[in-house]
Amino acid sequence: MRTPPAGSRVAPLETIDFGRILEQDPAEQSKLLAVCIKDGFFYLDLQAPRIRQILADKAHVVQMMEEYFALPNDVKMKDNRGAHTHGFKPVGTFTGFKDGARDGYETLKVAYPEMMAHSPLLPAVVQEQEGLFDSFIGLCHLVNKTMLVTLSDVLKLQGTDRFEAHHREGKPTNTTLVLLHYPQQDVKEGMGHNKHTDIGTLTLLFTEQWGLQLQQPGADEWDFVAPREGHAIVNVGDSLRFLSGKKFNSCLHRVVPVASDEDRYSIAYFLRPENDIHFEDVDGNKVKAAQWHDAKYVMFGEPHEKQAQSAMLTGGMERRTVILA
Ligand SMILES: O=C(O)CCC(=O)C(=O)O
Ligand SMILES: [Fe+2]
Repeated sequence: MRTPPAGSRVAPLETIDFGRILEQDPAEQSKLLAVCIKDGFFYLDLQAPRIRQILADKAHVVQMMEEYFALPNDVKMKDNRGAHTHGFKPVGTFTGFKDGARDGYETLKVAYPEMMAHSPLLPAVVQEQEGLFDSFIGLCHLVNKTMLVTLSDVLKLQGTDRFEAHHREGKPTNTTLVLLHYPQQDVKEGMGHNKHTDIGTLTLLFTEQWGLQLQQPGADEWDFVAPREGHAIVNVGDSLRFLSGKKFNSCLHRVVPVASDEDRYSIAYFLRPENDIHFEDVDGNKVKAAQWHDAKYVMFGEPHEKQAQSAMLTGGMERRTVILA
């Protein structure tokens, strides 16, 4: 197991018990709202009997990932569909965490609408284990949607103001499951995954290894997020921050390579809004959710200098020093 470098800071994150959210426990519901406002990043305990199948499914998905990512690149490239929500992406497509470096991870993406439709376009490895992916994606979706409904309830939102009114089933959406593999890399190369806020609504992240870091709103330091068995890590994305009228925080995070003799695997389920809804972005412009998604993916691939000129990558969450000329 990788460990963070000696003396590293570890983020003191709160824990929400999903079993108690399912039971509609008022204290846990209020705590969920408070943590979305304060940090926008928390541990989610998934060990309650009614949900822990998600942990068993996750372990099987990790096994499948180890086999899939061990395939030669040209075989995996057959799953590349030139899309950001579907199929394979090779290492180096976006920026790494160090200036000038490219990213150090490859991904396989399984789009929620294609999974629901059992589309023949799904990657062959997913079609071979359709039962597993159906179950896992279904449970990830249930967890994120349940938290969304709970947040609307606690805020006493009504009608079209409710968050789930922007996430109706059957509407076109960029919601997707992303399987990430970070091959062992020379720490000095500075590859990893560049700092960013997530594009969508809520991210459910499973990771068994160190490497993920976050920056608390307004802070300069980066804290490691300790992997914790039986738990996922949840973070608020730009879209939910915008839909909340910027009341919720969306922490800046990144993945740094940590000296290790093993590869790193992580799984992210990105719940995103309907493509056609509108919100006000970081600069106060009215944009469509799909437009924000597509533009931000273009930004992920731009050189660091260009990324630094805009608040898009960091969702407006980075402490910015104003230099007065
Ligand atoms: O690999 C990880 O732990 C985090 C990945 C991530 O932040 C992302 O894909 O948005
Ligand atoms: Fe992320």
